[in-house]
Amino acid sequence: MIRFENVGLRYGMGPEVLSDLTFHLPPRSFHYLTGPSGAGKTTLLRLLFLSLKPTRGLITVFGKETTRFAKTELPQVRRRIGIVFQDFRLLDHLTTYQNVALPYRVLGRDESSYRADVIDLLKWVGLGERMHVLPPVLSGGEKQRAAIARALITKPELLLADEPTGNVDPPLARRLLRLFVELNRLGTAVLIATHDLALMDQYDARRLVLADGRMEIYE
Ligand SMILES: Nc1ncnc2c1ncn2[C@@H]1O[C@H](COP(=O)(O)OP(=O)(O)OP(=O)(O)O)[C@@H](O)[C@H]1O
Repeated sequence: MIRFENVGLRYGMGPEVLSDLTFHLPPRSFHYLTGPSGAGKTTLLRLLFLSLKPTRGLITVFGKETTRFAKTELPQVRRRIGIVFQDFRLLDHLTTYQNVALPYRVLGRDESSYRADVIDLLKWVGLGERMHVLPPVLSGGEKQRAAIARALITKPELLLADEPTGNVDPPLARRLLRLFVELNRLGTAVLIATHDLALMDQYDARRLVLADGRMEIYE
């Protein structure tokens, strides 16, 4: 589904942050992406989401080499990849429901065609009672789940999550992990960037470990 071949990335004239990354994310797979702070996890997520271009090497996404995508095709490709950012990026003036529905609104779809999907998804992440409140009123864990719902509303084939358990207590972290595992069982590939060793001990999956710009893969 996504393939990296000898990918390198540097910011401006700086040193290479990522070097010679070669790996494959198959459909329906589950991966952790880990490594020390500053190792390049967020940078790698941005490459996977096509919001950064590699400075060398090849990235193939859904069977097409990324340099071949026209700029106008990128939004369509990104809808096949959901992303949950570390800082959530919810819009504070829209309700939880409206935040999750936003990708459909942007597409100009009629509300009657997606209302039930948005409500079902909000119930699935445990926000059925919170759908009409604004994000500033949500707790950290609720914001996290709203961001997950927004990433999932377009039914992406791959979900990327940057430190999804970074700001929540251990019981909620376990609950979030259960959501990701269930999502994966339903057929979505999942990649979670995390420092959280306790989380990774709870559900065994392939680990992509970044250190000194290189990647080691542990099955
Ligand atoms: N926009 C940027 N311009 C220049 N350097 C950057 C930029 N973004 C990240 N870096 C540098 O790239 C390296 C990797 O950063 P990145 O945020 O990808 O690491 P990370 O593994 O996600 O870290 P953390 O676990 O602390 O979130 C760091 O040295 C960082 O300073």
